[in-house]
Formats: sequence, C-alpha cells, structure tokens
Amino acid sequence: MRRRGTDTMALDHEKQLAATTTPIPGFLVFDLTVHGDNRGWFKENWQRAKMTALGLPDFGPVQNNISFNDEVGVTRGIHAEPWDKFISVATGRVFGAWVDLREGPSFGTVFTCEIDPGVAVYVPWGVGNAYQTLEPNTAYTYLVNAHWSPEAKYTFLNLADETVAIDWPIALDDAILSDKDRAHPRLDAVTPFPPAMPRVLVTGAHGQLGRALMAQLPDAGFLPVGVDLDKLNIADRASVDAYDWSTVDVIVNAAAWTDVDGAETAQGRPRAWAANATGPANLARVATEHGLTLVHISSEYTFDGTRAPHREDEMPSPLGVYGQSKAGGDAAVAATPRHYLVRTSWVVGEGKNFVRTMVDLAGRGIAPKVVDDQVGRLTFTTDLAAGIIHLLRHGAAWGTYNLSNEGTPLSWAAVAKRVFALSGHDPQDVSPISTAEYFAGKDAAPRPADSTLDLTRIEATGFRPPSMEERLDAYVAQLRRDGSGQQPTVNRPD
Ligand SMILES: NC(=O)C1=CN([C@@H]2O[C@H](COP(=O)(O)OP(=O)(O)OC[C@H]3O[C@@H](n4cnc5c(N)ncnc54)[C@H](OP(=O)(O)O)[C@@H]3O)[C@@H](O)[C@H]2O)C=CC1
Ligand SMILES: Cc1cn([C@H]2C[C@H](O)[C@@H](COP(=O)(O)OP(=O)(O)O[C@H]3O[C@@H](C)C(=O)[C@@H](O)[C@H]3O)O2)c(=O)[nH]c1=O
Repeated sequence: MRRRGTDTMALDHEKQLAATTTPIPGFLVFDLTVHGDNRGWFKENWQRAKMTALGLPDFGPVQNNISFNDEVGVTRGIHAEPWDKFISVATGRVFGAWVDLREGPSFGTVFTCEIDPGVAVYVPWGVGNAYQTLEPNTAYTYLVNAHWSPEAKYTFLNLADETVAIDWPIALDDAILSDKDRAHPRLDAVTPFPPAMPRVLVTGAHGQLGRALMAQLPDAGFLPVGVDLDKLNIADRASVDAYDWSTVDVIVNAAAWTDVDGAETAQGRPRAWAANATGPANLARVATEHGLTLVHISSEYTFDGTRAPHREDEMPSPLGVYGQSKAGGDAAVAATPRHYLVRTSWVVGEGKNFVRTMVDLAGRGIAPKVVDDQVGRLTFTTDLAAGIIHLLRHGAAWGTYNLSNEGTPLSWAAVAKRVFALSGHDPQDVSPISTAEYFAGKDAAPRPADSTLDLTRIEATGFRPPSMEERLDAYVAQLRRDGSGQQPTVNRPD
C-alpha cells in the first residue's frame, strides 16, 4: 500500500528493513520501515542492533548534522571526508551521488540513488558525497563518527566532472550551487584518499613500552598519539571522560605504576591501585562506550609463580600490591568486548630496568649480589611492541596473550652474569643470593619464583618472539656504544 506522507511525497509504508551492497566497496543502501497513520509517519532512522545485524559497521556516531534546503535544485558536493556517514532525509527527497575517492582499484567508481525518508545510505570514509534536492524544504540529516574539526582533510571533486559524468536530474546550470563547489578539481587532479590508518592512543607514552610503540606504530600503518601522566592521567575519571574519543580507534595502555616495592608502602599503595586498576577500568569503560579496541599490558606478577610456565587461563594469585593492582586492572579490561590483554614479564627498553642497572654496576666496578631463585624470561620492548602490533594488524581473536622473548628461562643472577661478561667484566663478580637473603630487613614486595610465560597462544597467531639472549647481547652492546648504562632519574608526581 502506498500512502501520501505529510510532505506530500509518496512513501512505501510496507518496506522491511533491508541492506543492499553497491559497486562502491563498503557503501550500503538501507530500506527503512516507515510507519504511517492519520497523523503522519515515524521511522527508526538508525538502529544499531538491527542494522549491524544486516552488515552496517558499528561505526560509533558522535554527531548528528542536518542541512535544510529551501528549494528544488540545491546541489552540494562532491566532498570526501575522514569519517563515515549515515545519511537520510527527515522531509523531502534528494538525488544522491557518490564517487569513491579512496586510493585503490575502486577509485572513481560512481553510485547514485534517490533518498526519501524510507531510504538511508552508509558512506564510508573517503567516498565523495553529493546530493541535489528534488523537493522544496528538504531536511538532509546525517550521523558522523568524528567530531567536525577545522583541521580535517577533505578531498573534493567537481560536480560536473566529465569522467564520472553524474546524470543530475536538474542540469547544473539551472541548479543552486556555492561558488566553492563550482571550483573543485576534475578527477584527474584529485589526490586519492590514502588508506585509512587506525588512530592509536598510547597512554604512558614516555615509559619503556610507550616509547617503543611510538617509534614502531607509524611504520606499521598506524597513526599514534602519545600521552603520559602530564596530559592524561588514566586514573582521573573526569579527564578520561573529557578526552575526545571520537579521534581514537585503538587505545594501547602502556601506563602503569611499575615500582614494585614502592607499591608496598603507605604512599605507594593507593597510587599503584589508581594507575593499575582504576586507570584501566576507566579506559575499559570508554572503550566499551565508544566501540574502541583496548590493548592493555599485564604482568606475570599477577601469579604466585608456583605453576609456571604460566598459561593465559591461569587464575590470578598475586603475592604483592603491584600484582594485586594489576590483577584488578585485568579484570576490568577483560570485560570489554574488543580487548587484547597482553601479559608480559621482565621488561627491558628505554628507561629504568634491571639490565641497565647491571651495565651501570659493571661499569662502576661494583660487584652485586643477585637473586638466583627467581627465574623467567626477559621481554625487550621492541619485541613487545612488535607483538602488540602483530595482534592488531592480523585481527587476532580477542582475549589474553602471553608475550615475552623466547629462550631457556634464566635466573636474574644468570642474566646479571651474562651482562657482566658482555660488558667486559668478570661474571664471577656477580654473587648469587636467595631472594629471602637479598630482601632481608627491607620493606620489599614478595615476588613469584617462576615468571616464565607459556608462549603457545601468541605463536599460534604467527608471531614468534626472538630469543632473549640474542636481544640481550644487542641491547648491552648498544648501551655500551651509547655510554648509557646509568639509571635515568625517575620522577613521580606527589
Ligand atoms: N617493567 C617491567 O618489568 C614490566 C612491566 N609490565 C607492564 O608493562 C607495561 C609497560 O611497562 P613499562 O613500560 O616498563 O612501564 P614504565 O614504568 O616504564 O612506564 C609507565 C608510564 O606510565 C606513566 N604513568 C604512571 N601512572 C600513570 C597514570 N595514572 N596515568 C598515565 N600515565 C601514568 C608513567 O609515568 P611516571 O614515570 O611519571 O610515573 C610512565 O611514563 C605496564 O603495564 C607494566 O605493568 C609487565 C611486566 C614487567
Ligand atoms: C638491582 C638488583 C636486583 N636484584 C633482584 C631484585 C629483584 O628480585 C630482581 C629484579 O630486579 P627489578 O628491580 O628489575 O625487579 P622487579 O621490579 O620486581 O621487576 C618486575 O617489575 C615488574 C614491573 C614486573 O611486572 C615484573 O615482570 C618484573 O619485571 O633482581 C638483585 O638481586 N640484585 C640487585 O643488585
């Protein structure tokens, strides 16, 4: 049955919600159900659950725009923007025209159709958008998944381009156009939109892992933005909620309180919990709300070390405050739909770490006592960052992944001896000692005896971490070349 709408336009009130693909990859046309009665009509213009079930990306709209057009023949376009759009009309009718302006084989592909209140279209990022009104008083409405910004890069194509040759119902000479739209270039002068680069927010970007991620993400095809405590305190709910999450696709949380013994003190306890549990919970909440991917880094200190090698499904059994606070953060992150919880151990990178301390001690002629009853594997941040990037790029199944370097687990004393030898010093300068003796009389955290992580799951995704000995040798050689064995000063906020 066809009925007249309040806008005098005939609307099909019997259409079922349906989605149709088009020659432009990712561009969808939706038939909307419009319910009419003696008062007028009603439609669900965008309905996340029903439409994602039909193939609409869960594109996370953040803004609704309406452009109202008084007359027939208003023509706007052709504009390609760095965000996805979901378009329909509230009243009136338009002829819509779209040209794929993305780099790749579909560049220049055209699709046109009419949009009345019973039709909506999904226009992916980088596809040029244009329309011409076919009725007066047309309210053209669209959802977008990024806040408009003056810095956003647009790509334009001339409405009269002869190559795409859009068959406008009203000749452009008789249409109402802006001067700006008249001046856009022809197709051969258009620089195609480069492929979409996922935007990654790295928290804790000044830390060991944060630095490695910031260095490696651009070459891997990601657009990273790094923030640390001074810009985004992840434990501060108000700051986290105020962040513009429409500019982010992936959060990699490399922020943490990593002072294991400091976490046992009266001052450190709440700070460790704030950074390691409240912070990840805040990120988990926004990741869920905004449909983002959350990568979070956990530690083997969430285990008591009695059941090594630790598998991903081992239940938490943390011994100290640091491990307990990390386990709290893990629980929050594991509740987000799109997460990678990457559990690692004994991290070594640019910053304060055990290997750097040993290079420094060797250089200063100090003969340390080092525990020989804690064993595990080192994790170099270049490989940790590479493993995280691998999970993101290969769309690995969501969930928990262990990630350290490969090789025979060593004690800290064995690592120290190797560092001394590599530094041109006598490994015998390192005296083995038990953990109980080393920490006797100190306010130190209990630590797991065996830190070794089972790497089967990440290796099954095709990522094989290099051997820790190979990496250790290169790292020490680099520190010696740079003369940078000294501990950097670590400043903590009050
Ligand atoms: N280091 C290790 O041996 C291991 C680390 N991990 C985990 O790996 C991850 C990366 O560790 P790593 O790179 O060594 O850590 P780092 O301590 O080197 O870096 C952590 C960064 O996070 C910042 N930070 C602390 N609190 C907050 C906060 N509330 N909001 C925002 N930023 C904050 C720190 O700033 P500031 O320095 O000013 O406090 C620092 O810049 C962490 O999740 C850690 O728990 C797991 C196993 C072993
Ligand atoms: C400097 C030094 C350390 N040690 C011991 C103390 C400790 O048990 C071990 C390693 O020293 P660290 O200070 O690096 O230890 P620690 O801070 O416990 O390292 C841990 O950090 C957290 C963040 C993690 O998540 C863990 O994976 C692990 O890397 O070596 C010695 O025996 N002799 C020494 O001279």
